[in-house]
Amino acid sequence: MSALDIRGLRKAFGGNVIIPDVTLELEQGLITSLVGPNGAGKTTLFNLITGFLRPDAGVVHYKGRDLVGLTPQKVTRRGIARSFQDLRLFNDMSVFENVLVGQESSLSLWGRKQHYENTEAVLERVGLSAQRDTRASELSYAERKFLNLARIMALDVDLFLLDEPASGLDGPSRQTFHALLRSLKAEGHTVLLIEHNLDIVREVSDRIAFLNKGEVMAFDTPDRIFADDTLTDLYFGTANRKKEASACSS
Ligand SMILES: Nc1ncnc2c1ncn2[C@@H]1O[C@H](COP(=O)(O)OP(=O)(O)OP(=O)(O)O)[C@@H](O)[C@H]1O
Repeated sequence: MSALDIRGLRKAFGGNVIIPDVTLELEQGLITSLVGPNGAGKTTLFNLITGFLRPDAGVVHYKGRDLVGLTPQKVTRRGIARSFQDLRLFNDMSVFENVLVGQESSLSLWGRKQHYENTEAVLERVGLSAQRDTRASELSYAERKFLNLARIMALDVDLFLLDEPASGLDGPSRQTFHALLRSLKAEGHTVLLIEHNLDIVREVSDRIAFLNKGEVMAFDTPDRIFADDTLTDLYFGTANRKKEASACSS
């Protein structure tokens, strides 16, 4: 069954066509990774799906209805939550408050007691119960990443769009992240993940969509994608240039 059905999506900024024509179908209950070189249009696609940007053309069908034209808040209410690369935490609030506020501002139909109980449960899941009263600004990098994840896992949604949730995590934290993704999947959630680390992509993905210059060049299982030299050359060529550039500038 299809969880999200994107047809003919197009977006240009000024005269610059960033997404010429994207068609992509996510299967319910699977983890799909969206990979591609820097600037391929991955985050733009997230913005188009979630109402942060309006496409010039195309449809985004979710549960049989088109999401195009809805505000981000309405998209969340339809059952889609997303995270951002830059962690949009409330630094002066506690860990608990960060999760609570996220739920309340999503206009959930739950009552306050349910929000409190849900917040406790989610913090337990991501391993932040002991830090529930700690200010977000005092958390370690990995803890902030997990708090970011907790904020959207607390929402009453079916589909999660995660923009580089594991970037910068070390080995043990990465295992925790994998376990969280597996638990979301076991609950029947659908996940679309933007991730640059191909080890993570290979380990967690059921499907990979390879985006290049705003077009889905390939959509397949990890084994088939990684066996395709054209795609790995395209990806690693760009990734290596990025690595060299950052080595030169540091
Ligand atoms: N609001 C905007 N106005 C103009 N150009 C934009 C805007 N948003 C994105 N772009 C351009 O669209 C292109 C795709 O950007 P996007 O952030 O979607 O790529 P990405 O695949 O997510 O890249 P990365 O992997 O580096 O995060 C880039 O050239 C970017 O400069």
